[in-house]
Amino acid sequence: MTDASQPSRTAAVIPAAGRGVRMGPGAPKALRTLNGTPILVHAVRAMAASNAVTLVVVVAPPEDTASVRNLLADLALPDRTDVLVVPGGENRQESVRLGLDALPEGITTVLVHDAARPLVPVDTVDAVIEAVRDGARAVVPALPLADTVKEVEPGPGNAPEPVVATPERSRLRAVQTPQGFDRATLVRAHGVRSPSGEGATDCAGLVERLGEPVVVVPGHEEAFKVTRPLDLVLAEAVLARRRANDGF
Ligand SMILES: Nc1ccn([C@@H]2O[C@H](COP(=O)(O)OP(=O)(O)OP(=O)(O)O)[C@@H](O)[C@H]2O)c(=O)n1
Ligand SMILES: C[C@](O)(CO)[C@H](O)COP(=O)(O)O
Repeated sequence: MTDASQPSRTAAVIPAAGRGVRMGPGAPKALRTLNGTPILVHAVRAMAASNAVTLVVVVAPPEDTASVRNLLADLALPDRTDVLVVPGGENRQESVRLGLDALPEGITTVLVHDAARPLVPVDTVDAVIEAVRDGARAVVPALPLADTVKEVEPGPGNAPEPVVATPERSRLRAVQTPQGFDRATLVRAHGVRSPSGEGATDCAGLVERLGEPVVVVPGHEEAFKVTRPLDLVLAEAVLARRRANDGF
């Protein structure tokens, strides 16, 4: 476990403002339930489970900001943990930036954690924090891949797509969250415009664009992203296994 008495203060920013288009019609994904509890609440608890995290900033769907504030106001969290709720933006990157803007002075380490990864274990959270405190500016948890990956030339619709390359699988990692950063590095990374105008699919990608090093620590299979309906089935099964194993 990470020691909360260390001088560096750690906040977690949780982007939760997505629609959940791949999940299909319904409420914004972070507000859908797993075992009767909103996905977002699971994610907030997962961050607050770390002794090092003193602040959780939730970036909510703009139209649901007030209801998310109410939802989280009633949540029992450790005394050390404050929660702030701010409205999100058009895409993940913009939502993270809005979360960063809400951070108070004194926070030196920032985790960015998808609401859509509600079941990440605390040991993974602590391993990321530890690596930042040990001097890394950007840390991502990740797992080796089970599938072979092909790079293709994307074609129109469902037309067959020519394969361009097969990257060596043993060098590839599937990246999860929370991603951990030295605050100044993350803020700088979010301030840089890419020459192509394209966004990045994760915060660490923005740090890479700065030319700063990013390191990988072991991820966890339970930190998977709830993206499609089948992921809900898996998440419910993980929760059932936890309840059976330790009365969670
Ligand atoms: N405008 C956005 C878009 C995404 N996110 C958040 O970024 C995380 C990762 O995004 P993803 O899993 O893709 O969620 P959605 O954008 O909701 O999913 P989809 O792409 O299927 O709509 C999620 O916690 C999501 O709420 C966000 O805060 N603001
Ligand atoms: C940040 C992330 O979860 C790392 O794997 C992923 O890139 C988010 O992608 P999404 O398309 O916004 O779900």
